[in-house]
Amino acid sequence: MGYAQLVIGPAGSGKSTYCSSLYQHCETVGRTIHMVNLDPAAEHFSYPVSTDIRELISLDDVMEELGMGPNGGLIYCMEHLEDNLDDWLDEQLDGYLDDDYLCLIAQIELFTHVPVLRNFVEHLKRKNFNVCAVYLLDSQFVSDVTKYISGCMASLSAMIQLELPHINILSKMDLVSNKKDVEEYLNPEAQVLLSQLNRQMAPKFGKLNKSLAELVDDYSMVNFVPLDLRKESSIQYGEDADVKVRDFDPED
Ligand SMILES: Nc1nc2c(ncn2[C@@H]2O[C@H](COP(=O)(O)OP(=O)(O)OP(=O)(O)O)[C@@H](O)[C@H]2O)c(=O)[nH]1
Ligand SMILES: [Mg+2]
Repeated sequence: MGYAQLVIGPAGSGKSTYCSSLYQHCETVGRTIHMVNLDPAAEHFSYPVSTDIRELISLDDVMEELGMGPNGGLIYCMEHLEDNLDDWLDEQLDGYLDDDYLCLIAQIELFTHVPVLRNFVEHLKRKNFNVCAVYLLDSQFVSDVTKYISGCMASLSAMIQLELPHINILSKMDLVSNKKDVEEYLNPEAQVLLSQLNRQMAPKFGKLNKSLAELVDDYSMVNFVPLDLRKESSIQYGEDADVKVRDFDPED
């Protein structure tokens, strides 16, 4: 039985930085982790990548040889991955041991545009991997409720499309000076979100705001764990496949 976490989130939310910390952490505690890059447009990494989609197909080649733009090219790469998923992934997974830990890094476009990421995950599950999703959202988004709501919606969309155990992380907590400002966004309440949305947006959006705020609150589906990478974090995995990121001192 292997374990894998799938790291996703909007552009610039801190995925690469998080993965780099995770890699260092595993190195320190002496556990093997394999980093899997699923971003055909990625340029450089601060950790060794063991499986890289760019070996199958790279965005640069697609743009050059097929004359596609960056976005069409990205979709093309994903469709190509989809077509080669079984063979390529099997070949890659053959190199890993049964109880290895994988960290998959993907761009958000991968699951909003094409079903390939879900199929990728299904394939891992068939190979006996326990997979969980880790969705990162920049804590700076909390200062702007409209960005925050769009981040929540993207996370919700990932939850629905991937149907995986899911953890939301509020990244870059070291940039937040007053942790109290962030607390009410960890388990967002409809009333708070609604009044802030209404304050920022034109009155005609009132009904929409109410529905969005209630959606986030009603099912308690979206909540966040704050992560400050400067502090010693505890990222665990084990028999029950429970991944915990504990990093928030209540007295802060
Ligand atoms: N202060 C602080 N800055 C961070 C942290 N994590 C990321 N950053 C900064 O935020 C920016 C984006 O971080 P990345 O890790 O590259 O984000 P990403 O999600 O991989 O970005 P893309 O791959 O381009 O989508 C960089 O300038 C990082 O240095 C953090 O925990 N604290
Ligand atoms: Mg990155």
